[in-house]
Amino acid sequence: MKIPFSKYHGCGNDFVLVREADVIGADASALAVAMCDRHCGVGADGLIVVRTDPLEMIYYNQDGSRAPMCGNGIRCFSLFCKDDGIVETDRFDVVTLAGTKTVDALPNGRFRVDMQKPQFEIALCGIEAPIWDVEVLGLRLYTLFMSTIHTVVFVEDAFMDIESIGRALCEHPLFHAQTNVNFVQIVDDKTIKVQTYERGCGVTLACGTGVCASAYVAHREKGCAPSLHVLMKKGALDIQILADDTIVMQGPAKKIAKGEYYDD
Ligand SMILES: N[C@@H](CCC[C@H](N)C(=O)O)C(=O)O
Repeated sequence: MKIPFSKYHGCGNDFVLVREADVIGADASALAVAMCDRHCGVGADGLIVVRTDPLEMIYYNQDGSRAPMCGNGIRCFSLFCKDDGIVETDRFDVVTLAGTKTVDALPNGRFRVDMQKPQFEIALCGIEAPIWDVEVLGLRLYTLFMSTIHTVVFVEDAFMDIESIGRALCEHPLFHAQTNVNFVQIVDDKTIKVQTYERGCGVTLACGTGVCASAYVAHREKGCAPSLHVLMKKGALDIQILADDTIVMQGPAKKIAKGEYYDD
């Protein structure tokens, strides 16, 4: 079976996109594992299945697990929909497992996404008691649901090697459904640096929902401004926290390739 695909990235977080109509009958989770493989597949952090009616982003991590949302992914999904003529307006709604998100395609080619408000219910976070300024493995953790499960830790150097501590926190038994882990460095009151260890994928170059969670905690707990410029290893996002806690993310999306994947 030949599957038409496109590849996009947002700040280095890369995705394979396929239309749902082209993968009918396929096991999407197994397809994610195969297509995202960096050696034997196309190679990506995640697979996005594009449903067109209604417009929905169906997201799978590299390991085949389903995730409710992806911040960089939704900008790539949006550019794909514009490129392929699926949407013709500059404002549209995208259904995700974490709610319907409103996207604006900006004149400068960037996308603004209403990421809605962070949530703190322990059931959503997959934890038994709130984790907010709680010490685990020598670090102080802040856990919240920012369209998916996120934990924020403040460190001196966000771009350090986070592989082993990231995995240890992600897979810590405190988190029943694991957690994405964001290592955050405060540069000044308007700028932070973030590197993320993602569940289902490991260390990535960027994580949009993680950046939103990090900006929120940096603002609420560390006195950073409500508008933050967030630096990652290969790009930057702009985050605004509105008075009612609604979080607005703005950033780029880029098309990398289009092709056919040969599925055995
Ligand atoms: N890279 C994403 C988040 C993808 C999902 C995450 N790994 C999870 O399992 O929750 C982003 O840009 O937000």
